[in-house]
Amino acid sequence: MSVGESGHGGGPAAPVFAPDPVGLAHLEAILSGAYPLAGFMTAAEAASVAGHGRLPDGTPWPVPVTLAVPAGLADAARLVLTDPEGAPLAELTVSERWWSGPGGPGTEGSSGEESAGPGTPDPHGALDRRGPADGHGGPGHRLAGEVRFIRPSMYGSLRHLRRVPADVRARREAGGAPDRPLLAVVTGRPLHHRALHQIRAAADRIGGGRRAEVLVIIDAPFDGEGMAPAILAAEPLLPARTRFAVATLPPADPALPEDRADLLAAHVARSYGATHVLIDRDPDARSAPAPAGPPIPVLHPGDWRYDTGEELWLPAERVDPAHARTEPGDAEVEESLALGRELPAWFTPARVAAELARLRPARTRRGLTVFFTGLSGSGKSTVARGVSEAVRRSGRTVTLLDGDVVRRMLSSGLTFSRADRDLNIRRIGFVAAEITRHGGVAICAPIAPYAVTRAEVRAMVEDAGDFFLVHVATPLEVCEARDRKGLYAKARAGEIPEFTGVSDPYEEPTDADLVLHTEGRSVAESVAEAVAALRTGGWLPTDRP
Ligand SMILES: Nc1ncnc2c1ncn2[C@@H]1O[C@H](COP(=O)(O)OS(=O)(=O)O)[C@@H](OP(=O)(O)O)[C@H]1O
Ligand SMILES: Nc1ncnc2c1ncn2[C@@H]1O[C@H](COP(=O)(O)OP(=O)(O)O)[C@@H](O)[C@H]1O
Repeated sequence: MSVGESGHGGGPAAPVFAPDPVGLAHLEAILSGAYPLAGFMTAAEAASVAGHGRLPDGTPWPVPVTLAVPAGLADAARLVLTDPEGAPLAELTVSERWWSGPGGPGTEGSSGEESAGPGTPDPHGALDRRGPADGHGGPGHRLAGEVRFIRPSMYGSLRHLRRVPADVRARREAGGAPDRPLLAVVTGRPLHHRALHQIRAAADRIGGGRRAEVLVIIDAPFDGEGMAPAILAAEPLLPARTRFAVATLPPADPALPEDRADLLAAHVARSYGATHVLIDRDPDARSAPAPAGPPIPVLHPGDWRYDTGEELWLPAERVDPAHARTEPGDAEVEESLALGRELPAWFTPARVAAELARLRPARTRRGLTVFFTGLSGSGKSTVARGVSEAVRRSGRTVTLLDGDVVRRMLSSGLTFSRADRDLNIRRIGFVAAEITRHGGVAICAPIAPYAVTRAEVRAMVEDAGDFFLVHVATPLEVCEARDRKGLYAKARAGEIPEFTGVSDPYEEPTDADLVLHTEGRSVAESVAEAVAALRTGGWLPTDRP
């Protein structure tokens, strides 16, 4: 998210602001007509919706639609809202500035006044830079008001499939059978045999003799295709004339009741002209209760099993448990793909499996960042060098981004202040993410003392491929006794200020994928331990030394 100034709309320049991904998803839905809302909600509206699933006037609506802004924009009267690349999408006329506190929305709403709520942004300004961590109900400033369309969005993946609801309705009226029921399927997951059977069964059931038409609304992120290619691969197996549209729904807010995301999907489906909606969920995550008061009927396909005798998917109660197979959950499917295993034909159609194997290559071919963190002298560079050689020997290309080398090349001129260390680590993370995106292996070995910055790098890399954090947990005394470069002695003598572990913090990771204890171990043993972990995880082939 970024902030700037714009002369857009005449008059005094309105500040320019790129909302976070949740704000952007809401904005696009408002502008496209997927939500029947004119803008972002006030504190009272958000509280009412969160509390009872209704706006203050009684209209059912499932989720707060709010705009989180940094403190610097908390008193803006107008705002030009842009996509992440800075292209203006809409202008917000602020009707209310409010603070969303820890207890939920609207704890200290204020209109036209300086907003001052409970709590202040954290000392490092993380809230100011990124907004609430989950983009939903975290504490922070909110702006409410109507949005005025400026120009259509060109941002985001799969633009050609991001048809606005009115367009989808018009095409159906012109070329379809508008009198027939329209079953919308809202999914971000590939449609396997089970879901495809259920869709056909539901379309028959609601069609009453004539099969209902089907619209698949693919929930894909803005900054990537998500599972869209695998979902589209199922087209020949769906009823004739099934249509597809891509939208980006905001991720489910964990603070709200579980059925709210399904209700939102039902509202969005209705905007596309759907008469019924079927929501496909991960078999491992089917705990959400049936939504109450949806705008159109939500079909619950129930529990289905594969009957190995009939070689068919059927409702569970019609399958003899002796030959019933359960669909694997998303995590199991991901793991099979990561290990390069073929997905079984009883579970998924070959064309979907092929697309999935392309989207999720086996870990031996997937981009990877191995990120070593630890005190100076802990052994990061030594182990990272050994691991690089092993990865190279396995036939993959490797870029080693060693702390010292990066400091000379990418980050020359930076100091060891917190701000400069963070910038150094973000630069390393950016380069590593790009290497990962292109299927390479990046091995990084900086101190990286701050947990929040490491988490940022993890998120950046995981957008592009895999991330493996190694904490080289050599105790300070051992590092200091090694004092390979004589730096600890200088630090103790006060000649190097802000020295990590001596006069500057090191935050131990709690999310390491591997913790290496190097004291009392040889270099070869530590390298072997790291290589074995990569082999066990599937990133290195097991059939090579
Ligand atoms: N003040 C201070 N604190 C810590 N380290 C210092 C400092 N000044 C210089 N050095 C040398 O710089 C290397 C660490 O650089 P990094 O880029 O890995 O540090 S950071 O991740 O940005 O914190 C580190 O190298 P390694 O020993 O390889 O870790 C040190 O040699
Ligand atoms: N098991 C081990 N793993 C890694 N390094 C070890 C080990 N045992 C002793 N060492 C020594 O510790 C020092 C670590 O230095 P280095 O790899 O430059 O650390 P860092 O990059 O974390 O500053 C090297 O001199 C290395 O030989």
